[in-house]
Amino acid sequence: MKTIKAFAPATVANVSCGFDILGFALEGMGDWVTVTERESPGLEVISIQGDGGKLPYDSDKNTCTVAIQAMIDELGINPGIEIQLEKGLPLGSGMGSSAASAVAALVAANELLGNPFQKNELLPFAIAAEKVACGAGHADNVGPSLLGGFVLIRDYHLLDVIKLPVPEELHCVLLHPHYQLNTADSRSVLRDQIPLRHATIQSGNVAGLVTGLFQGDFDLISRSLRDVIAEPYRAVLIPGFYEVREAIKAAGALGMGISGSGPTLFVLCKGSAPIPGIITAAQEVFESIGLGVDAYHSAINTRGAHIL
Ligand SMILES: Nc1ncnc2c1ncn2[C@@H]1O[C@H](COP(=O)(O)OP(=O)(O)O)[C@@H](O)[C@H]1O
Ligand SMILES: N[C@@H](CCOP(=O)(O)O)C(=O)O
Repeated sequence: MKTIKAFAPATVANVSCGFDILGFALEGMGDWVTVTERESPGLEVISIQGDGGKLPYDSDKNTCTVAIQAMIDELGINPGIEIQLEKGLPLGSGMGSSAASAVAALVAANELLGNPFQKNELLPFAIAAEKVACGAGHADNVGPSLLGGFVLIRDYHLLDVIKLPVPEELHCVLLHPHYQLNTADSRSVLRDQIPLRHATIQSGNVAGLVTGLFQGDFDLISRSLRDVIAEPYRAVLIPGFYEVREAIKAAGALGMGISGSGPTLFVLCKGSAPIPGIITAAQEVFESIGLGVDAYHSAINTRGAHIL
């Protein structure tokens, strides 16, 4: 029986100002999915490792099977596929855990079926899985996990998705405090409407961040890492948020924001030299409030999901 294994990376969604429209992929962290043909039709998750027994095996709940089902529905076929999932990412962390599973499953299943879709054509199926996982079909985790690099979702209706350049010296530090925050819950604290002045500030920062990436202008990137739409409501769910931001900026970071819906924080910096100081500064703040934290350093992953 044919077997294919794929990897899909962790992602930082929103990148402060780009709520639901910007994200980037990380190196060295992600999920692995192995798919194997079988004779009897239907999808079945047969093993899940690394989730502490928390994830569903039901094919209408696990993002691997929801995504593959959307793909085979589009093809109008009903093949037999067994799925093995290895979670490399903590759940409800803000590192795009549900997205990485869906994307790895799609890339593996697409290969198993003889590549009926181009990589970017897999996106709608991954979005369908996100809708099941967190109640919203946002693409700012699945987009960069699939395609790699920085990704902009210019329009959801047309699914106009654009890969942005990544300045070579751009590095990321992830600070993962030891607790779980589900995306659905941290979306529920957001407001439906935003004041006009906030729309103006946010648009300026999105444009500034995109321009900064194109021009490799780190000062502009730093100035643009500002979010007046989601962060004010979500920061209160992350103890020490503003103190950590002050500390990492003093340690030479370009800026910091909530990774996706949190509780993980992402810090961007120019080059790798400031990283040890940034990690120490952040850890000191978290320690002072009695919160354990894991820190990871990552370059930006420009490759995205791939077959192993
Ligand atoms: N294969 C999967 N991997 C991760 N999460 C999954 C998976 N399938 C379903 N889920 C559900 O998705 C939710 C976690 O997703 P989410 O809150 O978006 O996490 P993250 O912030 O890490 O992306 C959990 O409720 C989990 O049960
Ligand atoms: N744009 C979404 C991103 C959620 O990312 P996750 O990694 O926390 O799932 C949001 O802000 O809700």
